[in-house]
Amino acid sequence: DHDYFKKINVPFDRPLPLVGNLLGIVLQKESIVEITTRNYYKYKDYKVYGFFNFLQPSFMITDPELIKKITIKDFDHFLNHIEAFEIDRLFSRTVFAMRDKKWRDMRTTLSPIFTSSKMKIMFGLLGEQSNDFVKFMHEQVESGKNLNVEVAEIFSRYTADAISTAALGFKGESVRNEKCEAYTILKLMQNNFNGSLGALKFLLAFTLPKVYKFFDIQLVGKEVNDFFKRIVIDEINLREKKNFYRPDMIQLLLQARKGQLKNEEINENDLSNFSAHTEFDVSLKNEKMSHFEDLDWIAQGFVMFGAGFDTSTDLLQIICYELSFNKNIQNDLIAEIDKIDAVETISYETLHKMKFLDMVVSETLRKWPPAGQLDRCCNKEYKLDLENGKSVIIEKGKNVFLPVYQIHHDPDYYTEPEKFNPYRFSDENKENLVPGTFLPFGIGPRACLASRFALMSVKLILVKILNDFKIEPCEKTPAKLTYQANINFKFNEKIFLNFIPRSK
Ligand code: HEM
Repeated sequence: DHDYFKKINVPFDRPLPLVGNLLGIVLQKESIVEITTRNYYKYKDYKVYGFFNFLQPSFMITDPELIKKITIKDFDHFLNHIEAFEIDRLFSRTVFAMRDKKWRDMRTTLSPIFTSSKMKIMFGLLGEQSNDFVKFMHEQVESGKNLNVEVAEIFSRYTADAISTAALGFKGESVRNEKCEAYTILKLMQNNFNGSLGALKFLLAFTLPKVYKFFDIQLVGKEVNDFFKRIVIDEINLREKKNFYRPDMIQLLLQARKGQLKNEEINENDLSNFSAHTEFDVSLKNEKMSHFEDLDWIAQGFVMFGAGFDTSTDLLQIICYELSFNKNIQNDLIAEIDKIDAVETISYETLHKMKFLDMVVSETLRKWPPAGQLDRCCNKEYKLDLENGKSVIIEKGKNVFLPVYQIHHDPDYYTEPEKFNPYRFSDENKENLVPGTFLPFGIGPRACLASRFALMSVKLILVKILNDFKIEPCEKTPAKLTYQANINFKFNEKIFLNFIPRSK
């Protein structure tokens, strides 16, 4: 219905048949960043505009106040992600794709796993893994290899190990052995989602969901399914039988499954963790908890890997990229690190007291948000109040998108937005940030479940690398980064950087 937005007085661009307003994506000519940026500025004064996500009329909400309203205050109208995420039997059971009461119950069950008190327990496991990574870098240098490397490649192996050890209950070995099982599975998963066949399946799920369902197409392969069954269910059973304890997420999942976990926060008031998300209580009081099956728990193991792998790797590589070009900032960060005695055994508190580190990470997440767009599906009709008494009705079932990347680059909120400037997040300046304009981990009760974990693991490895190495651009370092012409927020360019041992 091409007149959909005209009838409800919402500005929009005329769509084309089938592809809607996403011709540039289908022809692989434009990235989602380019398409959204154009309309963001064109329609910014209206606070909301319409576009056709293939056949579906959808809303883009550009105003931070409205974004806060729908994601926090009136959250119960926009509880879920869009339905296209129910694209696979395993994936649809992850807390990311679950809907309504099931989601509330699963989120309530899992959230104690990611509180600061539990992060502190997991910190020890990450310490070992990160020391091992730095040792591996030194070994490379000692064996005469230079460290002129493609950073996503080595960092993805570190991230795999960090998630393996902390989330999945076994010590990772991806850094030293890229043929190991966990890394192979991760690569398969990446391919299931981002490969050309995966992209085609997503496209079909968006454009012709009935056809997708009819042919019972799945996204996740059998090897991946079997792997997670083994590491989650078999491992939980084994631990119960043998009374074996390891301070990782599998242990917490085991307790969470029995409803034995409590929400304990440690006092974080004097810690610097600006981007971390604060959990909301989404439980329905006086209602019985949903029953979850083995497959639901397997899916949560899967999502820890799936949601954390690319995002954390991207963040890590892009911080290093920015630091390589911004020498002064890198030196200031190194100066902060050099104030710490024994970086190898740095504590959770000390890491989270590093103010400049926190500023650098926040600024990277602003300039290069790994998830540059958020989505919600309206599950209860909603009256979106605009100014001057005007309003728009969003019907049940319609999708709403939030332009994170564009807000993070809007000069109204961030002066000289293309400049990498961590001082935007200094104690004085962060007071002046406009609420609702910093969204790297999403916003509201549906935001990232594991922001604390992601921030902790990225900060830790960064501190350990910079304690021993300087990061410099090399011949193959791209001068500029451009986004791929699809919806994935991935770069066309591979980032190569040079790690040079520091003489101390
Ligand atoms: C730098 C790394 C990461 C970034 C930038 C990131 C970002 C995000 C974003 C933007 C969302 C959607 C939020 C929304 O719609 O409001 C999300 C959801 C989620 N993330 Fe992360 N994430 C990261 C790392 C991780 C890690 C390491 C894990 C797991 C170990 C994880 C688990 C999840 C889960 C389970 C959800 C779905 C939550 C729900 O729907 O209830 N993420 N993340």
